[in-house]
Amino acid sequence: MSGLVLRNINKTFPGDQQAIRDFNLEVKDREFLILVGPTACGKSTLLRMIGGLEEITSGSLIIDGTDMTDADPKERNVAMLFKNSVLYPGMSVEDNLTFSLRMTKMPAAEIAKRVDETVGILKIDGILEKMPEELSAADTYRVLLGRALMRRPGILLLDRTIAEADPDVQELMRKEFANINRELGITVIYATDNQKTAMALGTRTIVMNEGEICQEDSAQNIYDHPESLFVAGFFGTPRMDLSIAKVLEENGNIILKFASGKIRLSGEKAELLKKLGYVGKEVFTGVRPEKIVPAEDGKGEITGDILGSEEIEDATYIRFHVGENEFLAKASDGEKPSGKKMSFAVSGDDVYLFDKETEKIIVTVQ
Ligand SMILES: Nc1ncnc2c1ncn2[C@@H]1O[C@H](COP(=O)(O)OP(=O)(O)OP(=O)(O)O)[C@@H](O)[C@H]1O
Repeated sequence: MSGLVLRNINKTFPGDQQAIRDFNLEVKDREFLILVGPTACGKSTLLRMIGGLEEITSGSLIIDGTDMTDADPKERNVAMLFKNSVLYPGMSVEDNLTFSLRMTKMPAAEIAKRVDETVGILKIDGILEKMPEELSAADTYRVLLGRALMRRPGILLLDRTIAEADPDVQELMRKEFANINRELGITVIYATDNQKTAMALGTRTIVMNEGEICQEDSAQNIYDHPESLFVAGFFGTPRMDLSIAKVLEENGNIILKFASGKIRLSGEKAELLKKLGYVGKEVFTGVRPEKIVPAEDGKGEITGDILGSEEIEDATYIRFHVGENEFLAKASDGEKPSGKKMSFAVSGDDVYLFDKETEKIIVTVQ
């Protein structure tokens, strides 16, 4: 059971490669926190610094109220499971679980008690005698998890641990991670490059990019209200359709003028753009592909050149391009695009708007 505070943490690798920038984060005791971001955004570096496997260049790391910035990994009560963690070969499941505790000369009765508890929580009592090569993928992950839990860590760091497992195994293991967080009261930090995993786990999520925090909230709120162009483009499957438009005032209406088409804005959105001085300026726009649909009367807001149709997450989408930009639009199940050009309907209410300079949100979608 441990809480964690990161204060102004920086990490610079030799060659002035700054992997983590002024990172501030508080993780509560027993919390299940998701760290999500693209490859090379610094997730592993951050976890390795928490675990004591990587030196902290500057800043402080506090675990349960004690400064652990320079503490030995063994003193931190932190366990880590990596994507490439493996079981000790040539040892049974039981020996894998007990090996490192036997090395510490922990009394045999205490080790046996911990084996019983661990086996009970992970429901692996039937496989204690098995060798690693005899285990299913899910049981291999369970035993890896069990081995990490034998020391009863206060914090468990999961670094893309199940990234390469089959989707059904991933789902099973996500439940196991949530279960040990709940049953054993272990604080869990779960790093992933897959925003769908964050959505599936559903707890507090930190989005990282280039060594910094971009946004933190529940995964659903981040999806509904991205605060920057980066988060808008990263969070969502399929990704949000992003483009550039000019804000114009025509006959008293505020419109977004695209390379091929225009969308009228109404109500508060239009008023806000006017008030903030965006008329005459370019902005970034974002629309979820689910909110762009073929126009039934052929008189939609956007006209595009059709590239084809594809299935994503059990739904059919039409891929089209306008100039150099490619977009996806939601089609009816199995619908094939007709002709070379198609017209698509988009409501101004479904358009996110971002400042072209700062790339921060100007108006979200309600
Ligand atoms: N030992 C190292 N020496 C130099 N640069 C490093 C080292 N380890 C990581 N980096 C750099 O630091 C940045 C962050 O890397 P890191 O592995 O933490 O990212 P990540 O988000 O975990 O990526 P992934 O999801 O691919 O594992 C990258 O630019 C990487 O090249």
